[in-house]
Amino acid sequence: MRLDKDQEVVAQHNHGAMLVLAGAGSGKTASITGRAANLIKRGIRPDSLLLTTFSKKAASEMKTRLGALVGDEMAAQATICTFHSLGDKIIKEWPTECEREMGMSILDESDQRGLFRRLLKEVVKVDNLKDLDYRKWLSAYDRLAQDGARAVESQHANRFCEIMQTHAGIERQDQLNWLWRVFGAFEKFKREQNVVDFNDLLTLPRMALERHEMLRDALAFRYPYVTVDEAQDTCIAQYDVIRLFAKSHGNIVVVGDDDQSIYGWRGASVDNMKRFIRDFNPQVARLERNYRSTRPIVAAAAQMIANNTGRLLKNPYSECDEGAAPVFHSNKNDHDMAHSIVADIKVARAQGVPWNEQAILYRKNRIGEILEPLLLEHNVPYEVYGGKKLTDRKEVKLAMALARLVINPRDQMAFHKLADGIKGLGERGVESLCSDAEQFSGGDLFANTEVIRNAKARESVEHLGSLVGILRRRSPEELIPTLVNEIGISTYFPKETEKQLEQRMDRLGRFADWISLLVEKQRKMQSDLDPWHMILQATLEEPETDLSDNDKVILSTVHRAKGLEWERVYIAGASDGLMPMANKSGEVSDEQEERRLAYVGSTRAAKVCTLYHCAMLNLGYDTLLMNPSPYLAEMGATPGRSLQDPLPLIPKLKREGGVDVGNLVAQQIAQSAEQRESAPEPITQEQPERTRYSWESQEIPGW
Ligand SMILES: Nc1ncnc2c1ncn2[C@@H]1O[C@H](COP(=O)(O)OP(=O)(O)OP(=O)(O)O)[C@@H](O)[C@H]1O
Repeated sequence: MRLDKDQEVVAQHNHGAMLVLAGAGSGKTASITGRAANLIKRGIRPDSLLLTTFSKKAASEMKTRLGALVGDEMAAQATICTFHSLGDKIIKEWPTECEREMGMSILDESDQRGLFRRLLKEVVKVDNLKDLDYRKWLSAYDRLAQDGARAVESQHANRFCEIMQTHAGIERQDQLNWLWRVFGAFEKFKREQNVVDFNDLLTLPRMALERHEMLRDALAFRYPYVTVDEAQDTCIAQYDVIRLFAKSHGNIVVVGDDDQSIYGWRGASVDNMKRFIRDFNPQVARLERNYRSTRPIVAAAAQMIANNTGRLLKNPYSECDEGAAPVFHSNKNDHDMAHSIVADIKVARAQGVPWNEQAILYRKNRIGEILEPLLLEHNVPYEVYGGKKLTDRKEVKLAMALARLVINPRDQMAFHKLADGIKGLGERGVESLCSDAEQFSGGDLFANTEVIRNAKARESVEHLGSLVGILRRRSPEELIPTLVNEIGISTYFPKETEKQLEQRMDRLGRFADWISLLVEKQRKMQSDLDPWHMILQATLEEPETDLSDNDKVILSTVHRAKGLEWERVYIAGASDGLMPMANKSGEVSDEQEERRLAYVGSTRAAKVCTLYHCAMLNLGYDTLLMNPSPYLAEMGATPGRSLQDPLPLIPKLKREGGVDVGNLVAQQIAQSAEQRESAPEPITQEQPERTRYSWESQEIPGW
């Protein structure tokens, strides 16, 4: 592919800061991989390039594209990864600065929840977890971490309170104080066990970079060429990690499209692009030509997004005149809508459009569930994009727990997973082993098994300990055979049939193949990274389902479809309440982000974009009555097939049973304004900086 002159400006950029404002389909991947290739061709060492991407999939695609330009060997030396993976590398290399030790392990989301539950029970002595909405606290805490803050540094206390109030609905001062201490203890707990969760992969490097000039210098020296892709969806902590070390050389290219910022709910901040302008005073380049979509689609999407305010200026255009403007069909209910979509897909296929050039996009997974049976009935091959990954499977997590113990024999959450299958050990046995290890053997869980009373259980734990010891001296290729042959997986799934167990074995087999591939790759590269660490690190990079090989229609949420493209895109649920998405009370939390989602969805289409309104959506527990999406008019979408027997237009989003949601919303807004007025002051800087485990003396507030 030949780059155009705007793309060449990016590809030829050598030094200094550059902001690339790139419209949808404007070829930013081609431009930044082109730049990386040019730098390498000019003699820059490939290992001095750092390219951060939003997803694992984008990272692997970029590696492949760079490989095509400079050869796979060169491309493999460049660091092309997600922010979480970069954070992992930083912690592994500078553990002390990141408040960890060598051999730390990574908790997944369920481990993180489990560890938090244990802390509440054992350290904070909360008796009844059922009454507490601790998951909400944890997800609010995620938001704090995405801002780069923790319940450790006292300067973050006010932000902590704000976030707990807005995201977990905690208003009372005594509860906020208590939670601050609980999360402080949680941080200490993780540090003592030498584990990190996903948040730590961002917050710890950020904190370390802020505190240690040596670390900033080392990273600036290692990565004198930095590129950040999809900057519109980075969170503050991610931006800070890069800013803190790239500031000294200022050699950084940031690429993004503020109109495609769709992860605000997950802490992404489109303002990072504006921060970058302020912090680095970059040269600004624009990629405005859309190579993906036809002129009518680009024009319709641009006309719609122009209704958002505070945008960075861009003028997207396409030179491809073929095709029509987006069309919308109105349907009486979700069932009719599903029929209408499947019929259109079949017609397209009959006209020669392959299945895998067609995708159905939606805001709510429920719509996918409605479509699936019909696609099956009509023999339309399909795949739900972003379904469960191999590493999300229980048996693979079990294998990963074993790998984690090999690296870190203090990893109590990993031990908990494996302890589940040890007969006679029980919760009590695990607890006494863990607390004995903490007190007497520096956390090593296998150092003193005598505390286990049950002889059989003790023997099994000792056996596990010796397997861990053996594996430590062997290759990770032994991991799955050891799990399957020496430990056995059936005790972990006692209620499952043979067929189900076979499926689990099958997936373990695939996981074993994947490990072998990685080991082989590492051998070829002669990398000196501990192969066990490499396996854990690689799970952070495991690519999502590869779509290219399968001739199947894709079903996907709009969020997941980011960065992808198809000849025909069918947007299901172009109705007010789904597009924009409203909550149960009919409120839209972020109008501008909702419009951006509609923008991302429609710009995935190369030739045909069709939208489907359904006037009635069955949610299973409720039925929504909806008007057509306001974005249809904003796009100037052409009406196509219409309701045979149209329902009367509804004044505002309204639920069956006649509840006037508009009124409800007004009442709630008034109520929350009253509550805000009487809310207590946020915690001040005087809050305790560090938490000690003296919880017996602390009063646990009622909830
Ligand atoms: N110079 C070019 N000549 C021909 N085709 C191009 C050129 N640049 C990009 N394309 C094509 O345009 C399409 C969009 O490119 P790409 O996926 O890199 O865009 P993007 O900027 O990442 O889009 P988005 O942000 O919407 O995901 C691809 O099919 C790509 O092959």
